Amino acid sequence: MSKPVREVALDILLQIEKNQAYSNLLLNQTVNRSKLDPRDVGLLTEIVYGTIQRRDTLDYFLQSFVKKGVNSLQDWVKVLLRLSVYQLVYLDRVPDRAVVHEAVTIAKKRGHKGISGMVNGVLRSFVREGVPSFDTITDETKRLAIESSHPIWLIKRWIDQYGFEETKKMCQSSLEPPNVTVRVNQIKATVEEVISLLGEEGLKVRKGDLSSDAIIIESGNVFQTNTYKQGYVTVQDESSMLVGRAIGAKPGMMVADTCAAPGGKSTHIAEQMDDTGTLMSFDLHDHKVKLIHQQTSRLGLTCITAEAGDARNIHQKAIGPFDRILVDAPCSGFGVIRRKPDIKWSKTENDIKGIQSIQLEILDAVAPLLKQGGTLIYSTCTVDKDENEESVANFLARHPEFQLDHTLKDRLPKKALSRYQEGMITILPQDFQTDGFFIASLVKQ
Ligand SMILES: C[S@@+](CC[C@H](N)C(=O)[O-])C[C@H]1O[C@@H](n2cnc3c(N)ncnc32)[C@H](O)[C@@H]1O
Repeated sequence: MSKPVREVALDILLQIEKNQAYSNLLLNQTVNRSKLDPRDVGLLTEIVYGTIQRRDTLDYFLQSFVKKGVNSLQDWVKVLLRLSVYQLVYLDRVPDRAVVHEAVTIAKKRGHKGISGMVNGVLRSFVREGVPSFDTITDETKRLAIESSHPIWLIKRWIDQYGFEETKKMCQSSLEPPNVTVRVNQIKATVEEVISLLGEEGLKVRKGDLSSDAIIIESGNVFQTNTYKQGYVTVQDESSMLVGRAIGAKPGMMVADTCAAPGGKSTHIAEQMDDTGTLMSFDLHDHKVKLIHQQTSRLGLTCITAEAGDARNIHQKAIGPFDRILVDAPCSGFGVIRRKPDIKWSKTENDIKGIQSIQLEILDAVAPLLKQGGTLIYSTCTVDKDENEESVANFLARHPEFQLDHTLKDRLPKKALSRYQEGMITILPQDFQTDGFFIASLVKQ
């Protein structure tokens, strides 16, 4: 018999807690291997993401019900209580009795009688006494950290960079479920044509809010449609689609994408090149290069070559010069917390300096490979200014042959320019309910 869904959720959450495993990868693996009913897959996903997303809020709720404090508990008991309280507070469709009963059954199976009694006592008291208030937390930064479940160091950093009100909005929008959006392969069809194809296959869809290439999937599984399988669309966030537009690639050009897997932006660029010219895509990891190959063959694109390579050494290859180079750099990922909530807990403030130095090494390495007059696009899916504006400023200080490109704004929709500054745009998650993104365009003189 297959394991009950909450026990599967407990196993996944424990692996994430102990091994810093990625929630999305682990969930996919588990769903692919298990015999879960499709309705249970929905509940499992909701419990796993929700419990990670609200971790510190849940611990705050539990604190007054656990005598010696939440941190005194064994990991599995702590995680079991968290996922149970998550359901009690945030999931209306699960009756309280069922949540408590399931938790006690799991505790009996995994621990001794004392533990199942404690789990029963804590959860019953919680149901009886109700959700604790945040009003006792007087410090507003601490309150925001606990109420929105973000580490306090990150909140302080964002307040320094964006101010309190913008930080509050960013935290709130990081808790919202992300849209599922697809980018239309405009070699094969127009946005309108694909909207009707998806509609005929039973999906509820509408035009995107930010990008002219985008369709938002309101209901239905796009991966199971023929429209997807036959290469009419690619699943991609709307703000990420702006990068493909920012690069301004044209048919016949020589283009390099240095950090390319799984290929979302490479395939967009190739579509704009009308699948002519040459697009050389690289990624550090061999296994990820396979993902680029899968996407190019599904989309029927032939102008992309993809191979493993460290972008920090790319100048040693006998390639180029290129008309366009994209560095979609490895980054802290703080713009995609809605999709990967474990980022909040796995990254530390110290990591940021290390990531920034890799970004600069990559930028330094690609600089000689660009043609004179060519464009270098630097993008990240983070909102951290050290990895964005500061990385660009550092690069420009060392490379006087590069300048910020003021024509960037002409290649992007007007709507996306609300935070535009001299050749750079920032999109925060609260602006358009998309991922947070940063794009800088640099021209070589
Ligand atoms: C933000 S992701 C790229 C997403 C991709 N551009 C897309 O649109 O699908 C960053 C990628 O950089 C790769 N990476 C990290 N360090 C690298 C390096 N030194 N050289 C090349 N690729 C690297 C990672 O494996 C990861 O796939």
